[in-house]
Formats: sequence, structure tokens, C-alpha cells
Amino acid sequence: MAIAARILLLGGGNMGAAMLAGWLDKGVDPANVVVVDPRIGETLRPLVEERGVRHAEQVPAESFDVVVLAVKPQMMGEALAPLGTTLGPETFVISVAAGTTIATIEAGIGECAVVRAMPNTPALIGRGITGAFANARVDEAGRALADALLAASGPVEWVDREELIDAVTGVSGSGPAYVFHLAECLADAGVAAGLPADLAMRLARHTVAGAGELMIRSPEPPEKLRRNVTSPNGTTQAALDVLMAEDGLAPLMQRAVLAARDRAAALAKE
Ligand SMILES: NC(=O)C1=CN([C@@H]2O[C@H](COP(=O)(O)OP(=O)(O)OC[C@H]3O[C@@H](n4cnc5c(N)ncnc54)[C@H](OP(=O)(O)O)[C@@H]3O)[C@@H](O)[C@H]2O)C=CC1
Ligand SMILES: O=C(O)[C@@H]1CCC=N1
Repeated sequence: MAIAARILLLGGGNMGAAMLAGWLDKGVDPANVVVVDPRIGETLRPLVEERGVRHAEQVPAESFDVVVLAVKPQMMGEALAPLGTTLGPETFVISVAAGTTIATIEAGIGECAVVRAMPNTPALIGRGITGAFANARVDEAGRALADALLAASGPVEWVDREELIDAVTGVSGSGPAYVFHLAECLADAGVAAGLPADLAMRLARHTVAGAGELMIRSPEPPEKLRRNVTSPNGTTQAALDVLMAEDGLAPLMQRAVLAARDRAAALAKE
């Protein structure tokens, strides 16, 4: 779907700029986007200076078809305050803020059509994934527009209960950080095993990236791909005996994901 909507993006930081890059790559006209942010950060700069997206420090007095909220949850009240005069009856809102509920958004700007979404930063290279929930005011056209905007950075998974967005946050919203940390741990372990640090980091980065790419391209589930690496009684089995022990990675990952999910729910109350 070609996206012709006029878009107001509040917050051009890590996530806002990543999504914006995806829209431009999908053919959104930069003249149709205004990004409001008190500063122009590293990721946003080329989108403004080289690709012609409009930047403003304050919400301009114009009308927009969709407002995308990509500010920190703690800044949401302040970001919503100037929107009152900007929203027309046809405007709808997409929020990507972790934890911020639709009720909070409606408390700030009145009842409206809201899609609450949770993308992730691989959106920057068109390799993100987004979970999304639409409230009852979002009509078919709004949902199609939200789907097109969110799909610019990867697949969109719609959920039918708002609270599931907190669980999505725990898995895929925060998930890239777990994978980057895995690469850091793998590199550190390589150093402990005797490798020079820079070589260990190259091995770790390429292993994580290559395994990720294989997982996407292969029709096989991760479990089968894991088995393909694991020779009977070989080296991988020795490592997996550690990782798959009762107190190994599975319970640790579960605690981590639940901590992120619960933090999202707690953010809603701050
Ligand atoms: N980073 C991620 O991986 C993901 C983040 N999210 C969500 O995206 C949102 C943004 O996160 P992230 O991009 O990481 O944060 P950043 O801090 O990188 O970006 C937020 C930007 O919004 C600006 N800002 C602050 N107040 C306002 C305002 N009133 N109006 C407009 N812009 C404002 C900030 O400026 P300044 O720094 O000067 O305050 C900053 O540039 C959060 O709600 C987060 O939960 C969702 C999925 C993944
Ligand atoms: O850490 C955070 O709160 C945000 C939401 C998901 C990823 N980053």
C-alpha cells in the first residue's frame, strides 16, 4: 500500500528515527512527515539533512492524518499536551511507548483511535518485527494505514488484547538487547578461552548474525537448526549440557522476559 498520509512523529530518537527510515525506504514523501524533537540526534540527522524530512522543535499548527508517539513513557504527558489543537476528527494515533496504555493516551488527548505498537530497533535496517493492538475506534482504513506504516520495518503481528503488548515488549521490543548481550558474553568467553579480544568479538558478531540469518532463511525451526550443529557426544553437546541444565539459559531467559514485561506494566503506573 502506498502511504500518502501526513505524519506527525513525536520523538526522533532511536526508535522514532528507525521507523522513519523505514517509511522513507518504502516511498513515503519526506515532505509529508514532520518530526518534532527538541534536538536532532545522530540517526535523525541524515533523514532531515539529506532526505528532506521536516524537523520542528514544537508541534506545528497543521493537520495530520496520523500522530506517531515515540517519546519515552516518562515524557508522554508533556508530549501529549500540545496535541489538543493538532488532532482533527480523522486523525489517529500510533504509540510505540513501552507500557503507556491507551487509557493514558486518551486521558491526555481525549477518546480517539489508537494503535499501541511495539517495534524494535532492527527496524532501522528493515529487519524489525512489531506487535500491535488497535482499540475499537480504529476503523478498517486506520488499521490498514497503521499496518502499512509498521510493516515498513518488518512483519506486524496483531494481538487482540492490549496487555499482550507488554509481553511482546519482553520478547521482541527489548529482545535485540538480549541478543547483543549474548554476543558480548560469547566474545568475553572467547577471551577467557584464550583468544585475542578483537578476534573473539569478530567471531561472536558473525556467529550471532549468521545464525540469525540462517534462522530467518531456513524453513526449519530453531530446535532443528540447533540439532544440526550438535554432533553426538561432540563439542556443542558439551556446551549445551551447561546451557540446557536445570538452572541454565531457559529459566534465566524466562526471568528476563517476565522482568521486562512487568517493567512495562509498572511504567504504566509511573
Ligand atoms: N529503543 C528501543 O529499542 C525501543 C523503544 N521503544 C519506545 O520508543 C520510545 C522512544 O524510545 P527511544 O527512541 O529509545 O528513546 P530516545 O530517547 O532515543 O528518543 C526519544 C526522543 O524524544 C525526544 N523528546 C523528549 N520529549 C519530547 C517531546 N515533548 N516531544 C517530542 N520529542 C521529545 C527526546 O529528546 P531528549 O533526548 O532531548 O529528551 C529524544 O530525542 C519509548 O517510549 C520506548 O519505550 C519501543 C520499542 C523499542
Ligand atoms: O527499554 C525500553 O524501555 C524500550 C522499550 C523496548 C525497548 N526499549
